[in-house]
This record gives sequence, structure tokens and C-alpha cells, in this order.
Amino acid sequence: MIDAHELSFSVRNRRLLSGVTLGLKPGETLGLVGPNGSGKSTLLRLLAGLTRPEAGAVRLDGAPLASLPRRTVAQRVAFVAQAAETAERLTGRQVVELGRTPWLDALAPWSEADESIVDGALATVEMLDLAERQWGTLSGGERQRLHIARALAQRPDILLLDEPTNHLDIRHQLAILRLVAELPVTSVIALHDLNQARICDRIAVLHQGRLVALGPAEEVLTPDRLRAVFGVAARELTDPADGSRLLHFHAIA
Ligand SMILES: Nc1ncnc2c1ncn2[C@@H]1O[C@H](COP(=O)(O)OP(=O)(O)OP(=O)(O)O)[C@@H](O)[C@H]1O
Repeated sequence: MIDAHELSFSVRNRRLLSGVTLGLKPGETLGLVGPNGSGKSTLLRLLAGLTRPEAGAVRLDGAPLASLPRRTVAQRVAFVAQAAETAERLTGRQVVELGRTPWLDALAPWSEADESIVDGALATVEMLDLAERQWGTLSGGERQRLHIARALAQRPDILLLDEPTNHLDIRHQLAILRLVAELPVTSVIALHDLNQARICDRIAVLHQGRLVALGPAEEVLTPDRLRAVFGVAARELTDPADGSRLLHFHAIA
């Protein structure tokens, strides 16, 4: 399993993350929340092995990520970036096929099994019908769903998603969150919608580059903490239809 041990990271003498220690539980969905600039993307990029920590380590089953072959990491960890760029000349399906790259080599060329994994990933995000379209002709939400399909096609056991509901209409937002929560993989998902984050098994709160809370939503997303971290007043309401809790926010005057 993946864990962060005392991670710190700076850019040009500016500390973006300080001493973050975070262990993931197999199969859990961890929601990563925090104000703009609190370090969510920075932490996800470190967990994905795309940047190296200045101090501390990300470990996969106890081995520092930096000590593992890139291909091994790519077979286990998939990352859906916030504003991922993709070559314009590809079709939607070709973008998803890229997810199979870590599994292919001269001894294991493209096969029907890869084809059916790609079909399955496209079906999961409801993009089979648009799969042959050129990337440049697809909407922001359609591209986002294809990026998620590419990560699924990678068949990782750890899935890292940076605001994956960006660009999605409300139905697809709920569908993607439900999908991630139900996938039999360990996921870390950066989210801005704190009510949507309640679907996660645990919530990690980042504030000014530090991990300030970690636990179930009802313990972590309290009005006092939301005031301290986000600078807003929050009230908890109960949906009379099903008794579920939700947060209602107000600006602090
Ligand atoms: N290469 C860089 N050079 C300088 N500052 C950077 C660099 N990368 C990130 N930062 C800064 O680090 C801080 C943390 O950025 P990060 O993207 O991790 O935050 P975030 O929590 O994901 O924010 P958001 O919610 O806005 O997406 C921000 O203040 C950002 O401006």
C-alpha cells in the first residue's frame, strides 16, 4: 500500500508541503480537501511519483517510490491530473489505449484482453459512443471522462484524482464519485465540494501545506474546523427525506 512519510516540498524557497504523513488503507476512498493553494495537487503529484519530495518519502509497500522502476509504479498508480493535456491528433479511444502502455512490451504486445479492458473503461464512463471522435472535437467534460477511463484502463491498485468532477455536469459528477467510491482500488480524490466529499471513507484536510485533520467526514468537517481552515461559517442540516447530513455555508461578515 502507498504511504507518505514526513513529506516536505518547496519551490523557490517557498514551502508548499510540510511534514505530511499519511497512510492509506487498502480499498479506501480518501477525500483530499483544502482551500486553493493548500497543497492538494502538490501532494497528489508527489504520491504519483511525478515530483520528488525535498524531504521524506512516498513508499509503495514500504519501498520508496524513487527506488522503484518507473514501469512498476505506472502499473500500480494511476493519476488523473487537473488539466491534463493530450495530443490533439488522437481519438478518444486512442487516449484510453494509452492507459495500457505500462503493461505492454515485446513479449506482451497489444491483445484482445487489452481491447476489452479499453472497451470496459469507455463503457464505465459512458464514452463508448464518442470513442472514435477526435480529441479536439470533444467537450471539457467528455475529455475529463476519457482521462478517467485512461486511468481505469491502466488497471492500477491506487488511483489518484485531482478534482475529477471539474467540467462535469451534475449527473456525471455523481456518477464519477459513486464509481470511484465503489471501485475495488485505493483512491485519493481531491475535491472542492465538501458535501460531495462525504461519499469518501475518510477525509484529509490540508491547510497551508500541512495535514491538519484526517478521519471520517462527520468528525473532520465540523463547523469549527471549516471556519478555521476555509474561513466560512457552516451549519449542518439534515435532509428530512433520508436523514443524511449536509453542510450549508455562509460567508463570515
Ligand atoms: N512550480 C511552482 N512554483 C511556484 N509556486 C507553485 C508551484 N507549484 C505550485 N505552487 C504554489 O503552491 C501552492 C500549492 O499549490 P497546489 O496546486 O498544490 O494547491 P491546491 O491545493 O491543489 O490548490 P487548488 O485548490 O487551487 O487547485 C500554491 O500557492 C501554488 O501557487
